[in-house]
Amino acid sequence: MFQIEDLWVSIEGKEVLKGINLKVEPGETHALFGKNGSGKTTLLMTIMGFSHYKVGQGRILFQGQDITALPTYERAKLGIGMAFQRPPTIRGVKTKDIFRVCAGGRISVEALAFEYGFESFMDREINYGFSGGEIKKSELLQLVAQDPKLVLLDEPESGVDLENLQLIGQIIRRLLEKDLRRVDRTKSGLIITHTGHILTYLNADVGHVMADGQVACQGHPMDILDHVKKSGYEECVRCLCPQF
Ligand SMILES: Nc1ncnc2c1ncn2[C@@H]1O[C@H](COP(=O)(O)OP(=O)(O)OP(=O)(O)O)[C@@H](O)[C@H]1O
Repeated sequence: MFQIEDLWVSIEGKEVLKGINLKVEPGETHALFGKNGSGKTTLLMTIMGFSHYKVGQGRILFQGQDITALPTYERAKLGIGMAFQRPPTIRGVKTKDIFRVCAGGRISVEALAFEYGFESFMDREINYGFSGGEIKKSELLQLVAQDPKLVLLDEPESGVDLENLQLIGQIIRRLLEKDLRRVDRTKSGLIITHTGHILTYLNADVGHVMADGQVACQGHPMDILDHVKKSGYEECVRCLCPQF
């Protein structure tokens, strides 16, 4: 459903991604690991099509279509959605308005907010004065309203307390249809995580380790986490994928 072929990307003249290859099948959840600055956010932002991220070479394919040159809103319309690591505050726009844009009339955003105890935030300006955990919750509920086929999550658990982590986990499970059988699922996910805490709720299928703008290693996400926790990223890449 989603494939990246030999993707090279630069930001303001700096080459950040250097030949990424990645394939995510329908119903699969992939985890992205890697040291700070290894290029994880750049990869997600490029998939979403933000103009700051210049593709020098390579292709991004979504459901068989080459989307490399499509603008962000066209990608969103096709069914790609993203929750950001540090979403902006937008003064003058109410949270319920962005929820409505995401929902496009498909669902009642009031009912969605009620379901997750988010009603009191709907009349507030987007992210203005929200706590870190409230921002993450808002981002994920916007995605539920959008109902994308490919879900891109940049550190969804960062800043979230242990109690709310469970709720965040439930929302992501809903987004990725985790309560359906693997063969019945159509939604796919690509999730950046440093701690791996969110993976306890998700049963991710494949993990990728990024290093210096490349995918340096692939394996089972929990194996990768174990290796990283024990020996750090350098050792993990050497040990799990000696060919790199
Ligand atoms: N506007 C920019 N100008 C120059 N360099 C940039 C710019 N934006 C990002 N970079 C650089 O690109 C590299 C990759 O950044 P990116 O945010 O993708 O890393 P990351 O793996 O997501 O890191 P983290 O785990 O810290 O979030 C970093 O070295 C970063 O400084």
